[in-house]
Amino acid sequence: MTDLQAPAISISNLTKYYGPAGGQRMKALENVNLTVGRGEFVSIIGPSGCGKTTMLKMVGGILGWDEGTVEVLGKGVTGPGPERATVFQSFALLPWMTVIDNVSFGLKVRGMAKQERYAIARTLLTSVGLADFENSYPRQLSGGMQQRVGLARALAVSPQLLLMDEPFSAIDAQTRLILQTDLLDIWSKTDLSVLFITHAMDEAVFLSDKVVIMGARPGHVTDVIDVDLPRPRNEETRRDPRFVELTGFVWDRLRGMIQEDGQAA
Ligand SMILES: Nc1ncnc2c1ncn2[C@@H]1O[C@H](COP(=O)(O)OP(=O)(O)OP(=O)(O)O)[C@@H](O)[C@H]1O
Repeated sequence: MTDLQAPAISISNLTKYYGPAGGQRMKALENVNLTVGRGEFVSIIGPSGCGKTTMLKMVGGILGWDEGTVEVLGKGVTGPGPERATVFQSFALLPWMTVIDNVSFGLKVRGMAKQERYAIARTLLTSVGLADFENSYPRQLSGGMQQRVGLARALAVSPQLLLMDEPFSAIDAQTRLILQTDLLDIWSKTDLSVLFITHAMDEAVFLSDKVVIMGARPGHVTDVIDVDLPRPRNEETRRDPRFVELTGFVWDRLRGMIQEDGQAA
């Protein structure tokens, strides 16, 4: 049972070390606090190595931690769960399966009959603009199309929480802008909560209700920025002076950290 009032994600005083207990350990995260509300879209941005993926893996239930708590929908995380789905930078599609089999794979694992799971997959393929490609193989698709399949596959299992680890970073800049608006369009029709990792400041601001900035050595949260841009967001949003201002603010914070890091190195 999940708590209907609880946030989608609640991370408190989270500390994580890598390395063997008793051996040389590296503190990857220190005292991290983060909340993602129900239906909220939250991005995490920060310099390389600040622990973004580490944190996402913990929320996904595939990596443990040393101190603190990680709750999803009010319940302590003890492993992966059906209410969470992840979209990876590398697409992680199964190359020997067609698009429709990739999208419906999670439903097959859950024992759903072919006709039923294909019907769900077809609806999702339509919503990501790939209705005509159900019999294609991943290698026949562009990177952007493959990531649309990745998104449809994640949505197929009806998650309440979508974890996205730099999902658009391997995709060309123009396609990426289109995928951002398409993702928001799909998200706006659901009550999904999203935790999205990115290195792109404009992407973080464009997509999010909140942008969480992290610093490194060890990873920690430095800022949580409320993005007060109206929704729905579209190409006009990118020209909004407030968008430019917020993106500039994020860059100022990150640039400061990177310069400090360079001086310390
Ligand atoms: N399995 C591991 N064993 C040891 N150290 C690790 C492991 N995974 C990550 N690290 C270290 O932990 C720190 C955080 O890594 P993580 O990949 O979470 O950062 P990140 O912010 O996602 O980085 P990037 O932006 O480059 O993807 C880094 O210093 C990394 O080298």
